[in-house]
Parts: sequence; C-alpha cells; structure tokens
Amino acid sequence: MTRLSVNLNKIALLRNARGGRDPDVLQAARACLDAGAHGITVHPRPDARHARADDVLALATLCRERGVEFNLEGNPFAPARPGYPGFVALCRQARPDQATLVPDADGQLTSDHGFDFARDAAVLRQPVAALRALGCRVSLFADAGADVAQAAAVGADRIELYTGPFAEAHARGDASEALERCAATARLAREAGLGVNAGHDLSQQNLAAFLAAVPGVLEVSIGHALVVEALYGGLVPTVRRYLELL
Ligand SMILES: CC(=O)[C@@H](O)[C@H](O)COP(=O)(O)O
Ligand SMILES: NCC(=O)COP(=O)(O)O
Repeated sequence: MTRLSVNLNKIALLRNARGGRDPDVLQAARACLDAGAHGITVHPRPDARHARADDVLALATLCRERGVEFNLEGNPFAPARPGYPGFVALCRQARPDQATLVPDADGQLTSDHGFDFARDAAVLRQPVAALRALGCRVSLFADAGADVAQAAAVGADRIELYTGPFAEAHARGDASEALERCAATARLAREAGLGVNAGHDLSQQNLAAFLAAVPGVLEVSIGHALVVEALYGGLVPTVRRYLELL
C-alpha cells in the first residue's frame, strides 16, 4: 500500500503572510491525521518562508504522540542562518522518522530537480551517514532517469522520485513517456535495494495514473495541490455559513 504524507508547507506559508497563528500548522496536521493521513511532511527553507524550526519541533512531537511518520525535507548543504540551524542540525533536534534530502538552491521558489548522483555521491555520503546515525531513514530526491544505483551506494534507504515533469506532462495530456521513465527508474532503484517514494505536484487529477504506471511506491508526499483542493472544497460551505450569519 502507498502511504500518504501530507506536506504542510502551504499552511505555514499562509500563516506567515499575516504573522499570527492562523492557519495553525499543528491544527492542520491533527486534521490530516484524523482524516487518516499516514504521516506529515514539511520542507522548511533557510529563509523560513514556510515551516519554521519551531513548527518542525512541534510537528515532530505530535507525530511521535500519534505514532505516525514525520518526514523532514531539506538540503543538507544549505548553510545555517538565524532561525534555521541547518538541515542535519534540525534533524538532530527533531529526530524525524525520515529525512528527505533535496538539492534546492537557497531561495529557490520550489523544488525542480533531484540530485546528480555522479557528481554529488561523494559529498552525500557524510550527511547520509550522519542522518542514519540519528535513526532517520534517508531518502534522496531523484529525477526520473537518474543513476539511482549511486544513491544506494551512498547509503540511502530510499529515493523520492521527482514527479514534477510527470505532472506537467499529465496536464498536457501526454504523460506516457514521463510515466515510463518514472517506472524504469523505480524498477532500477528497487533492484539496487532502495525503497521508492514519490512527490511534487501530485494531485487528485494525476495520482491514480501515476500509481497505476509506477507500482510499489511506498509513500507519496503531497502538499501544494492538496491544500489548493482543500480550499476549493471548503469555499462553498464556508461562504454559506457566513450568509447564514447575515
Ligand atoms: C521536495 C518537494 O518536491 C517538496 O518538498 C516541495 O518542494 C514542497 O513544495 P513547496 O516548498 O513549494 O511547498
Ligand atoms: N516531497 C514532495 C512534497 O512534499 C510535496 O510537494 P507538492 O505536493 O507541494 O508539490
């Protein structure tokens, strides 16, 4: 069975827009878990525009209390700065069940590529070993077509297939090639002993097609589309409730 980890970055982004407490990231996490989600993901950025270090610690505690997986995403090579202690240091504090390493540049709008394992393998060994020593399962963000055997060689447990290009192709109506690339990469990863997660721009529109073509995906982390869909789904009843108050 594929497990769903809900990424709450967008809840934190909206909260930060006003500087108050709402929408409350912990309340949102509880709602997702009450609805049956298998875990919670956040991808705090060094600029703290989404989830902050205090959110990470609070979510880690909640997930431990609820016995569900906490997945923390980030770039282990991004330098620490005020409010962001660095990814490995944050994992040392929060002890997520899974640490997903993503090679985002500082200030990048969103994730748009996986690791180049031929280039990055040597530098990945140390953070992967440090995170595993903390008890985290380690997953590496990987493009479809990446040399995933090298991800196994650096000591990772899983890859997370970057599904953005698939989602774009699906929206254009020609996803078959992207799906074949994802399926082939997932197969190679499993042959190398890695588990396979997937994420980025997955949605109610494209998820079933993805999972049908790429069997054996252990976990999908979904945030942006899920929050957008929740807004659309919630607008009508909410406006009606306001009208009743007039
Ligand atoms: C690795 C990945 O794809 C997600 O963590 C994604 O980057 C989250 O998206 P936002 O940071 O844009 O919410
Ligand atoms: N790892 C992907 C993730 O957490 C969520 O990505 P998105 O659904 O916000 O694009």
